[in-house]
Amino acid sequence: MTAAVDLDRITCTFAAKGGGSYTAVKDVSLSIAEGEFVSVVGPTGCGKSTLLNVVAGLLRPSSGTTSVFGETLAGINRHAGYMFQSEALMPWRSCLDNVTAGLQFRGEDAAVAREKGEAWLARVGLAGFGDRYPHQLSGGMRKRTSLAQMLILDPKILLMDEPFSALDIQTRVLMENELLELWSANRKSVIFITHDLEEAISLSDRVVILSAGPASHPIGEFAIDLPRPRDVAEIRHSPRFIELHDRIWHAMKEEVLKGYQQTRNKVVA
Ligand SMILES: Nc1ncnc2c1ncn2[C@@H]1O[C@H](COP(=O)(O)OP(=O)(O)OP(=O)(O)O)[C@@H](O)[C@H]1O
Repeated sequence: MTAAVDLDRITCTFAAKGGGSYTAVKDVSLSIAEGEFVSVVGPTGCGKSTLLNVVAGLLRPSSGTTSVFGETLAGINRHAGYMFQSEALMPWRSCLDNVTAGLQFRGEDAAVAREKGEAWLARVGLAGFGDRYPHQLSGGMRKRTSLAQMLILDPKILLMDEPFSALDIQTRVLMENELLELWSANRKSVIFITHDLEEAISLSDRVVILSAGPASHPIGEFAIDLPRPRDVAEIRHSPRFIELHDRIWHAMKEEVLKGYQQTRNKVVA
């Protein structure tokens, strides 16, 4: 079967601040199957967002090829929806107008866009909130709006860069469960970036570990064979979860310490 996303020996080298260059990721090969939920974890600054930007088509790698459903990616990845850590809502637009923005940019009929927007707001638990503005919503509600904004365009691939990391722990668990529910209803391929190993295990089919930079690359991957549907709060107490957590943490601990040391050295230098 053709992979949804196939990264073939991707290397990204940037110009460094004081001259010279910095290779963030080197020779990264990674495939994501259709309908698969893959989390990428790794030490801070190892290149997780860089890889996601490559898949989104926002960053052209220095070398290597990205294929999307078997076609070489050149330019923006039109099959992908993107959700960032930071707020991406337009403060001057109402919640409904934020959700329907992509449809409007595509030239969809206003009445149809409105109807779809309201249906999506209801699906993410925000029925009746369409006329509120982002500053009138809680952090969790803004995340739900962002989720609806991404899903309304029905992308085949979801690229999520620490989407829930700014939320308090209770809201975060609710959002993770909501994401799983929406995902299982209509399975998309997901690449989910997170620092949180528990979040990665509880959501994913597979967890990929990146090494510390420079020249970061995958150093291990683990199939997550926990049964679905999952309740992310409950599954964390299951013996299999604890076993997987121990194994993955063991595999990544050294890299996390290396990454931490490098960040410290950068600050001290
Ligand atoms: N446009 C750029 N120019 C120069 N260096 C960059 C650029 N983008 C990323 N980098 C560097 O590449 C490395 C990887 O960055 P990236 O943001 O991908 O890491 P990350 O794993 O997502 O980090 P974090 O876990 O802290 O979110 C970092 O050292 C960063 O400073």
